[in-house]
Amino acid sequence: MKSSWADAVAEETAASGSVDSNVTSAPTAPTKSTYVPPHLRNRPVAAESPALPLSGPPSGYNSTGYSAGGAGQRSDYGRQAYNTSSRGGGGWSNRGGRERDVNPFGNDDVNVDVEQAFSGHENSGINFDAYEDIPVETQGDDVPPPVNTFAEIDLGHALNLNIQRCKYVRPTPVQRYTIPISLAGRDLMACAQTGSGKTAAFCFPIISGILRGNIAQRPRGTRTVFPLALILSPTRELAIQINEEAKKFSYQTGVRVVVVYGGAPINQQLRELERGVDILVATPGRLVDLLERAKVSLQMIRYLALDEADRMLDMGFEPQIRKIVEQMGMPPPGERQTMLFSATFPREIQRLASDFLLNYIFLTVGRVGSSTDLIVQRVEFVQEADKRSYLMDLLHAQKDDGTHGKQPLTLVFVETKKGADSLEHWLSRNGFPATAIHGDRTQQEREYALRSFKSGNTPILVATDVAARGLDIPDVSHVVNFDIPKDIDDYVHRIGRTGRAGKTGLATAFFNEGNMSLAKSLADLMQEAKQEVPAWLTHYASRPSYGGGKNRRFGGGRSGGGRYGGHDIRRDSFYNNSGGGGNSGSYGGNTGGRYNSNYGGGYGPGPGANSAWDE
Ligand SMILES: Nc1ncnc2c1ncn2[C@@H]1O[C@H](COP(=O)(O)OP(=O)(O)OP(=O)(O)O)[C@@H](O)[C@H]1O
Repeated sequence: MKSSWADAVAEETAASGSVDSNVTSAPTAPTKSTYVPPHLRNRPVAAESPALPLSGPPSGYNSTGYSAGGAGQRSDYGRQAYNTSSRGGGGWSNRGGRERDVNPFGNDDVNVDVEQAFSGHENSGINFDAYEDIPVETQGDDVPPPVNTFAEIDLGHALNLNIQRCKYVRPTPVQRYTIPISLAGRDLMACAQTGSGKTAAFCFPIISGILRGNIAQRPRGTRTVFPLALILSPTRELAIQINEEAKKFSYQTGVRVVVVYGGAPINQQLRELERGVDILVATPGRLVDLLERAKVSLQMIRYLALDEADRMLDMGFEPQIRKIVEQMGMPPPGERQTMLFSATFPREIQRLASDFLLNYIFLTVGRVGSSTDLIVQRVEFVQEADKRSYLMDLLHAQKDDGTHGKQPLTLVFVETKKGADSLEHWLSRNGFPATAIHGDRTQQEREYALRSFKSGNTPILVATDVAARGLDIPDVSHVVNFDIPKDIDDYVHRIGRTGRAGKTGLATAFFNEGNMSLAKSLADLMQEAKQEVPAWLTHYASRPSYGGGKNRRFGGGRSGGGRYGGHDIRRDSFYNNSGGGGNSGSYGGNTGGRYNSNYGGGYGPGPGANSAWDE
C-alpha cells in the first residue's frame, strides 16, 4: 500500500495526542563503562565524564518506527535543525550559533514541496521493478516488519525533505527492511547486492536517531571531540563518498558530518572536527591516529556502522578494527547500536563480526555474495599476451556503439599498481584517454583521477582493488576484469561498479590458465545470476582440481544457505558448538588460529599483492 507524505502527516497529527499502547519502552539507560583508555587517563576533567548516550531506540518507537507522542518528546522534532553547539557537538571551540549549511544539492531544488513528497512517480530514472521479486530473508528474534514507503516511517521533516531532494521516491528493498530494524534499536548484519542503496540504509536511521534521541550533554572545554556515530570505511574514496552522501541526507538538520582519512593533511581535518561533529566517517588508520592523539573520543558513540564490513574484518585488518571497537573506550554492544553492511559476508567473517553485535538480526537481500542480474557478465578466454589487443577491440567496438562516437565510462581492473600505470600509459598512447587509481598514487592524484573519470574527461579508469568497493559512479557502462581477482567476492564487488540502482551494465572478464582456481566459483556465480556460462568454463569448473576448495564463503562449495541468500552462521552447528552464539566475545580469544586455518591462504593481501586497504 502506498500512502503519501500528506497522509502520513495527517496521521501523525492525529496520533500525536495519544499514547500508542504498542510502544515499546526504551531499554533502561546503560550503566557507564568503567574502562578509560590510556590516552584519556589522568586528563583534567573539563566537564563531567560524558554520560553515556542513549542506548537502543529512543522512547516512543514501535515496530514500524517511531510512534508520535510516545514519550511526549516530539515537540522539537519537526525543526529544521538542532543546534549542535548546544549539544556539545564536540570541539574545543564550540561556536556560538549554528553556521549555515553549504547546500550539497547545488543551487537547484531547495524549495522542495514536501506535501508532494513520495506521492509522485519515479523521477530519478531508477528502475525499481528490477528489485520487485528479489528474495529477502531475515533471521533473528522479533524482526520488525518492513515498510513499503518512506511515508510509513517517520524519519522526520528535515530528513524527508532531503530524501526528496535526492529524488528517492521509494525505499529500495534493503532500505525497506533495514530502516525499521535500525529504528527499533536492533543490531544488524545486512547483506545486499551492490548498488542497492546500503549507504542510505545506515545513514537514515543514524541521522534520524540523533535528531530524536535524548543525547546526553557532551563535554565542553576539552580539546577532544565526542562524535555520536562512527561510520568506518575501508578506503579513502569510499569514506569521502559516504561523507558526501551523509551531508546531503543531513542538510539543514543541524547534524554535523565530518570525514577523516589518511593521505590528506590532518590539520584541515582537525579544523573540521573542531567545529563540531555528530557523525564521524573515517578510515581506520587515520582514526586510530586521532584517537591516540586524544583528538577524538569514542566514549559517546551511540551508532557504529561498518560499511564493506567483511573487508573491514579481513585478515590482516581485523586487529585494527578490534582496537577501535573494543579497546578505545567505545561503549560495548548493547550500549551502542551496531550495523554491518556488505554485498558479501563469508561465514568466517560473520563469526568475527558477531563479537561486535548483540542479539542481532541477519538480513539478506538476494543471496549472500551473489551479483545482481542487472549486470550482463561475459567471460572470455584471453591469453596474457593478447589482453591488450583484446581490450583495444572492446574499446573500439564500444566507441562505435556509443552516442556520437563518445567513449562510454569503462572501468578496467588490474592486479598490480605497476600494471595499472603501464596499462594507463599504453591506452593513452593509443588514443584512449585513460587515468589510473591505485595505492601508490598520492591522495590528490587519486581524487583527481576519480573526478576526471566521473566527469567523462578520461572515460577509462584503470584501477586496482582500491576502487572495487562501494564507489558509486553514475553511468559506468562497462567493467573489464583485465586481471581476474583471486577471490570471487572481489569479483562481485568489482563488477558491482556497474548495474547500479536498477540500471543495467556489462562486465567482461579475461580468463586464462592462471585463473583456474576461480573457475568453479565464477561458473556458479554466473549461473546463479542467470548468465550464459561458456562451455569451456563449465568444463574447467567440473574438474576437481579446479573446483575451488578455496571458496571460503561456503566452506568449499556454494552450498550454504539454500537458493536464497540467507545463511546466518548462528544456524551452523560449528558455530554453536564453538560457543560463538552468544555474541559474548567468547569467540574472540582463539579467533586467529581458527580463522587462519580455515582460509588456507589465498585470502587477504599476500606478499607483493595490492591492498585495497587505506589508512
Ligand atoms: N531509495 C532510493 N531511490 C533512488 N535511488 C536510490 C535510493 N537509495 C539509493 N539510491 C541510489 O542508488 C545508488 C547506489 O546506492 P549505494 O551506493 O548506497 O549502493 P550500495 O548498496 O552501498 O552499493 P555497494 O555495495 O557497491 O557499496 C546511489 O546512486 C544512490 O543515490
